[in-house]
Amino acid sequence: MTLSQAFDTQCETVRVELGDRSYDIVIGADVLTEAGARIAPLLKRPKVAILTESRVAGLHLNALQVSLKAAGIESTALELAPGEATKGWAGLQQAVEWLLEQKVERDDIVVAFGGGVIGDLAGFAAAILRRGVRFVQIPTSLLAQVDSSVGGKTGINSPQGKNLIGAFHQPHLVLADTALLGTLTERDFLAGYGEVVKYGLLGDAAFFDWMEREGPRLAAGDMAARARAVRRSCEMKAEIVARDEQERGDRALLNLGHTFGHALEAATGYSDRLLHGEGVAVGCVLAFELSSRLGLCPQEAPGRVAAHLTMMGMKVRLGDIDGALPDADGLIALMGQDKKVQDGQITFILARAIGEAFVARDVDLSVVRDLLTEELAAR
Ligand SMILES: O=C(O)C(=O)C[C@@H](O)[C@H](O)[C@H](O)COP(=O)(O)O
Repeated sequence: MTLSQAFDTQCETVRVELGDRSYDIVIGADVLTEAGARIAPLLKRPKVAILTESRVAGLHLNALQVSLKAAGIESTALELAPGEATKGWAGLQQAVEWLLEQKVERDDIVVAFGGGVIGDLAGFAAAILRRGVRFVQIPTSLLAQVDSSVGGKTGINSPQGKNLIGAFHQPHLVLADTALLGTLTERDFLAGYGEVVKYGLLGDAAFFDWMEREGPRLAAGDMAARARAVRRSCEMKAEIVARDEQERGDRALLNLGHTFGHALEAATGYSDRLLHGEGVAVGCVLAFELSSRLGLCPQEAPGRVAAHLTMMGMKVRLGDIDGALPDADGLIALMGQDKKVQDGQITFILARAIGEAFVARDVDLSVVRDLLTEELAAR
């Protein structure tokens, strides 16, 4: 990590080391005001196409376009509908056709300006447009700043499952303006916090201890705490991605909570009933509960995870999800579409303790079924 010197704002830079595809994640309050100056050196001609969504556009698009213009960069923007439902075939078609109408060329840059939905969709559109154009991520949600804008997983959902259509396509730059987090709703902020908790749980117990102490301050808007949470999450992600870009091994650790979470998102139709980060939070509790039932981690661990999420006012249990859910076998069937499935076997990310996750391939499904059945009965 280095302190950035050439620009006005106080920011920190985390580097994702991927050889000639390495890139910086620039983190700090008001980085958006420098977007034009930071993007300009990447451009072959002074022109970018921005993919965004209407809520973000209403709040911040003008600031981005002003910054681009100040650096002599012309921009056009497409405002998609907000929400996970946009991350499907129809949204992708709309985005790609618009980029073609804008005559985006192979050497141009597409800017993804929004949360995880926009970042994943725009990244995938960039990956397939003219067989691949470069893109820059400007994540505006906590979830996107700590997780989805980094690492190059791009894609869309299908009715069969989450992110099942996609490509690895790394951004050229990530600009995470922590001041933008102040405009998130409490629900969106806490959903992103689910991914922050995931990092502590998967590999940094001291970070989780810090969250237990500082979580409420972070949620209340403390800027230093927010910057620290974004930076530590990005450091951990950058390190794992550099080691295993295409999830052949360790990168699957970043999927802690997602095997359950993705099944729950599919079960709730990618709707407002369950945001992605909420599914991850509930999924982390289930993964720790499963680890404990399998005798892999101390019995206190799942209770500690659940207690922290409850204290933060987050969804913790299946009972916190409104409306009908499939039964245990229905949820297990949805997990069968997970990208980590190998030889037809579901892979889980389990834990030996808080901060010590590992990839498990031979989990006894009857224990999973019993756990889900009990959780569903408690609803
Ligand atoms: O970057 C990764 O690797 C992750 O698994 C991070 C996840 O938090 C993120 O939601 C990712 O998009 C999920 O990936 P998927 O391969 O399970 O679709």
